[in-house]
Amino acid sequence: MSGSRVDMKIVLLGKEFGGKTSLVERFLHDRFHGEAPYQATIGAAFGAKRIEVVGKSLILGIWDTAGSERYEAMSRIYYRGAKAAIVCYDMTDSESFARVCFWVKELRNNEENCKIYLCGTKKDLVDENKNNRKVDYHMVTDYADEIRAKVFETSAKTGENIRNLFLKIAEDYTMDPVNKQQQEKDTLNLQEPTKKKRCC
Ligand SMILES: Nc1nc2c(ncn2[C@@H]2O[C@H](COP(=O)(O)OP(=O)(O)OP(=O)(O)O)[C@@H](O)[C@H]2O)c(=O)[nH]1
Repeated sequence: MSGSRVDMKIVLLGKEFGGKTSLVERFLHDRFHGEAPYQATIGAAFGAKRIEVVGKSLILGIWDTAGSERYEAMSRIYYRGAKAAIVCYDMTDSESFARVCFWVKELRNNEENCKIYLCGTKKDLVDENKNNRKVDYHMVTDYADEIRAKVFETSAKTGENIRNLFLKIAEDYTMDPVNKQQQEKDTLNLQEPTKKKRCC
């Protein structure tokens, strides 16, 4: 993917240990390192993937930010210019939802063109034992209606709903008239013949 142009910037935000890196790892490389010791993200990590959606090919540039509050100021740099934000919460950790509200406010105040997707992580743990669920699904969907966001409950362990999440993000982006116009402009620019340079 090196040297390719990124069509759409996506940023992941959310509390530390929330499952952001694992989600990206599952999407980009279809793998899950559940047995490996947890390693906190430092700063941010970048990955890219081409995706086909509604007859179009898009390269998604994905920024996985560090959840630790120590890196909060840095995460702000990474959401600038993002067209979509995946704001993650760990379904087995009620505190992680408070961080969702924090990031949603941030995005609403600073990036009005960034669409928000709320993403519950570690669904396999909740499926294993209902008592593990600490964030109520209906509470999340009510909140999502309020802020006009979509909700996905995912598992990086099983892969459940992860491709759907990115497909939906790419589809929304492609179908948005504002982005469509921009994409058409870009195509026109690429097709325009370069003017011959004249010298006197
Ligand atoms: N069972 C299960 N464990 C998960 C899942 N996703 C992540 N984990 C585990 O949760 C821990 C934290 O996951 P990470 O993906 O590193 O979390 P993060 O949000 O990137 O963390 P920071 O880098 O600190 O922001 C790791 O031990 C993962 O193996 C999941 O879907 N299911």
